[in-house]
Amino acid sequence: MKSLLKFENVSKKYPNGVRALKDVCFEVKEGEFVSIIGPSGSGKSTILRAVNKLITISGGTVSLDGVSVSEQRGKNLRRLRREVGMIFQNYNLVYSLSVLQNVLHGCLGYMGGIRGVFGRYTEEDKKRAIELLGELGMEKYCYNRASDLSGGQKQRVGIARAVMQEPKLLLCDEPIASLDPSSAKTIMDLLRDMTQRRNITCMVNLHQLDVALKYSTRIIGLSKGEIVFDGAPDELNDYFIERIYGTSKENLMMGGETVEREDSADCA
Ligand SMILES: Nc1ncnc2c1ncn2[C@@H]1O[C@H](COP(=O)(O)OP(=O)(O)OP(=O)(O)O)[C@@H](O)[C@H]1O
Repeated sequence: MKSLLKFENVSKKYPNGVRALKDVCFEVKEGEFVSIIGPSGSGKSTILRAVNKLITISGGTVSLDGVSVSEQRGKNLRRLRREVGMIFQNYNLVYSLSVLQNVLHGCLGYMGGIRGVFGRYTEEDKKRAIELLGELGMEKYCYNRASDLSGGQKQRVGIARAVMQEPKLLLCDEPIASLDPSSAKTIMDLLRDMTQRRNITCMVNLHQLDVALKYSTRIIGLSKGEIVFDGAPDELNDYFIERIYGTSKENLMMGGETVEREDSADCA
């Protein structure tokens, strides 16, 4: 599988002196579903922000598809950012606009000057946006205002907007942190299915260890800005959990459903 994203000895020191990333090295291949886990403040969001240069790294190199992100500016940086979709904990929708208009915003990176400014989308764009909303079970809400939706529905719109952009890589910053357990499951299922079908590589920051274990093809564990685990979910044993969280698995809050299912599979 082709390499898509590479972090080589990446460090980040914020202006207040906090060293958020220390010598971080990893590579993500096309089609992977990578979860980044770690306690609050361990550097998960900083990693995602470094991918599309929302922050400037202090050292090392981040490359996307062989292109060094740090060196990109202006038009080249915009082109690179088109390749990277984003999904946020708080959805980042424009609540005064309709669901369909929010999804169409995913095309903006591809639209030049006047067309972009006035939001002149093509009929083809609209058809694609409606199809995407259909795939996410949201077709009947196309013309509702985004403000009228539930949290889970808002996040589906967030997914549709990101996929509309036709990214190679999707960065999801705690996509289920504001959702109830049932909506969280729906969103994770949709994220996995939508990205698998389109071969979109996915990087997801998660606070829920059980969710990371269930959905990821690979998990990266951070502690104080350093990678202390990088491997398959079934390699994440108690030793590494303790290294990441500084406490045992028993002391972590886990969603009952997944754990029970794993236990019963062990007994079968
Ligand atoms: N803009 C900033 N300026 C200064 N320090 C920052 C900034 N952003 C993050 N930090 C610090 O960098 C460290 C890593 O933060 P980061 O947000 O990447 O962690 P995180 O693992 O995503 O945390 P959480 O799970 O709480 O979102 C923390 O100590 C944080 O306080």
